[in-house]
Formats: sequence, C-alpha cells, structure tokens
Amino acid sequence: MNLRIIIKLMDNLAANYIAFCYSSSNQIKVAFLLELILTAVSYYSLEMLDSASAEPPLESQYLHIKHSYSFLPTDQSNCQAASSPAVEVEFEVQLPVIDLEAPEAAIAIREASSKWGFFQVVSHGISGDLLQRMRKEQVKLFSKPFEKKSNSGLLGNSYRWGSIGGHCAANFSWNEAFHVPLNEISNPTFYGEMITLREVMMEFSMAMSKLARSLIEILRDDQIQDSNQWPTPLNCDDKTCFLRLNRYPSCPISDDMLGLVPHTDSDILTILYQDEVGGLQLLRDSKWVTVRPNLDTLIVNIGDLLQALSNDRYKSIEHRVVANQELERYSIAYFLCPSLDSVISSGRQAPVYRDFTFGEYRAQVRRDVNMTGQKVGLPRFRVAQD
Ligand SMILES: O=C(O)CCC(=O)C(=O)O
Ligand SMILES: [Fe+2]
Repeated sequence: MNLRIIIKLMDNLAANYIAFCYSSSNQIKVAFLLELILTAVSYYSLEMLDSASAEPPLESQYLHIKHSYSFLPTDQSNCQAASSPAVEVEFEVQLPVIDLEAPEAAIAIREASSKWGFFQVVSHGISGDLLQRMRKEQVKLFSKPFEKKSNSGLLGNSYRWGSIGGHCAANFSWNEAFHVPLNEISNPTFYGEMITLREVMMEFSMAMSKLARSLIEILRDDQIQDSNQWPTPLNCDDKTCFLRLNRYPSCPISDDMLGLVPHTDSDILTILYQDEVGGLQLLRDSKWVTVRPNLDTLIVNIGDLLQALSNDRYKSIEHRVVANQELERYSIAYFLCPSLDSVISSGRQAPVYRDFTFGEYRAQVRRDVNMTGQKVGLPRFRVAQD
C-alpha cells in the first residue's frame, strides 16, 4: 500500500471516529458501520488503480468525501457549502473584445475592468504558434500516468486534483492542475525527460508576464491621472506569480459537479488561455453567465488585489467552470502577483479596505480555506462602517 493511500485511510478513520463519537442512535451507528465498509471498498478501488492510467481517481475521491463526512455535525465537518446567491442560467455572453493596438484600447480596458471585471484581448503580442505549442505540451503533460504526475517530482510536485481545501463535497472540483511559480519554470530538474515542455513554458511565461505588466500599467496610469490614488508601482515577483495548467476531464456525473468551484482570484490580474470547449461562467447581476469561447483571444480578469488598490472601481468577479459530460477541456491561467511584503493600499482618503500586505492576504485566504473549505477574501479587510 503506498503512502498516499495510507494517509487517506488514516484521515478517513479519524473522521469516522469523530462521527462515531457524535452518533447518539443505533441508526447512526449502523450507518457508521456501512460507511466503514464503503471506505474499505473505495480504498480497494484506489489501490487497484491501473498505475499507467493518466486519469486521477476523481469519482472515487468524490464519492469517498461525500460519504465520509455526511454524518458529521456541520460544525465538525470543517466545511461550509458554497453559498452563492446566484440563479442558474444558460445564456452565453460575449465579453468585450479589446484590440490592444487600437488607439482607444486603454479607455476600453478601464471601462471593461469596472463594468465587467473581465474582458478579452486581441493583438496581444503572443503568437498563435507559441499558444499552439504550449497547448500541445500541456496535452502531453496531462497524458502522463497519474502516479507520475502526482509523485515523481514533475514540475516540482505542483500537481493538484479534486478537492483542494478541506474535505467537502460542495467544494470538490472536477479538475487536475499544475501550479508552477514563475521562478521555478527554468529549473531543468523539474521536467525529467520533458525538455520541450521547459522551453515552451519559459517562452510562454515570459510573453504572459510582459502582457500582464503592460495591462497593469494601463490601469495604473489612469488611477494617477484620475484621483491620485494607488500611488506606488507594484513590485511583481516571480516567486509569487504563477502559471496554473488546468485539465478538466469529461465528467460522468456532470449534473452534480463543477470543473472549478466558484471563486475570485487572489491576485492582481489573471490572463487565461482556454480551448474551444467552453465552460467558464461568471457572475453577472447575480446570474451565472457562460463565456463564449473565442480561440483568437485571451481572457483577462481583475483579481482581488486590484479591486482593493482601485478602491472597488475595478471588480474582481466570482467565476467558475462547469463540468462537461462528453468533452475534456484545457486552459492555462497566468496569475500576476506582487511580492509578499507589498502593501496593498488605495491611498484614498476614504478607503474601502484597510492597508494589508499580499503575504497577510494570502495567509488569511489559506486559513479560511483550511478552516471552512471556503475563501472569504476581501470582505475580511473592509474598513468597519459606522
Ligand atoms: O479554466 C478556466 O476557465 C478558469 C480557471 C480559473 O478560474 C483559475 O484557474 O483560477
Ligand atoms: Fe480563477
């Protein structure tokens, strides 16, 4: 039995023990015994996983989490259900498309950042050839055996799948991903035999960094002219900026499941390169709307830090990815982040948020996710209103 399975088994036994202690009736005790049997079966199936298979065992982990923690009182389950007020809707929207070489680009970017928090860019300076090479390498990477992706040091063991924070079915994402900090991308020991992946990742991350920095300068200039806010240039840092390579496998239980649970990004801004499958949705007027995929564009969204820096003028919008029953989907997100000691301050007389460092923000988000399975984010930093 490998270490991963032993850790999961101990984790599960601990949860079952708590459930047993809290159970007051025979009925619950019987349920507890059934749960133990289910656990044994689910671990047996994990153990039996074909070691050459590329697929992460998403379904068995999901069923396992769903069953294991269903007996716990809410305050013991370490998990709150995602509580979005949104009404489910199906219609597609066309995000504003901004040509970065057009004379009015800067105005359009500022307007889209405040009205939508999301926009698409063309003439962005990243060649179609580079994007295609990156996608080809991404597909090759995810086709490696699951054991290799998760346990062999590939991309610095940055592989994640399924449930990220807590043990909560409501926060389970039907997704596998590599989170790679930019300062590690050139590290040759990260790649094993995947030499071409290293070359393309280096080229791709440099091009994305350049684009992200040019967007941020456009947004910042406006602040200075406008109202003398957001006074200091941001000290972006390759240690904290990262690429997230996503794969969303097709999902047999897609009605119950999200590819990525609702969230806002805890960064300055994000640039997304997605494929033609679609599934990205954003919250607009309290409704989930689907972003129509457009292969000619890159998607940009404002992160929490830029919302705070702009004193709520630019919006960090909640978004998610729906699961797809038939098709797998690929995307790559580039997250622009400042150094951990950067102070996030709007410089305003009447700030919506108190000043905080990025390190403080990131630690608070992680604490909340570990405690409750849910990120709270910016509301934690709001200045109290009298
Ligand atoms: O894959 C997508 O479309 C969105 C990814 C995303 O929101 C994220 O990685 O934060
Ligand atoms: Fe995101």
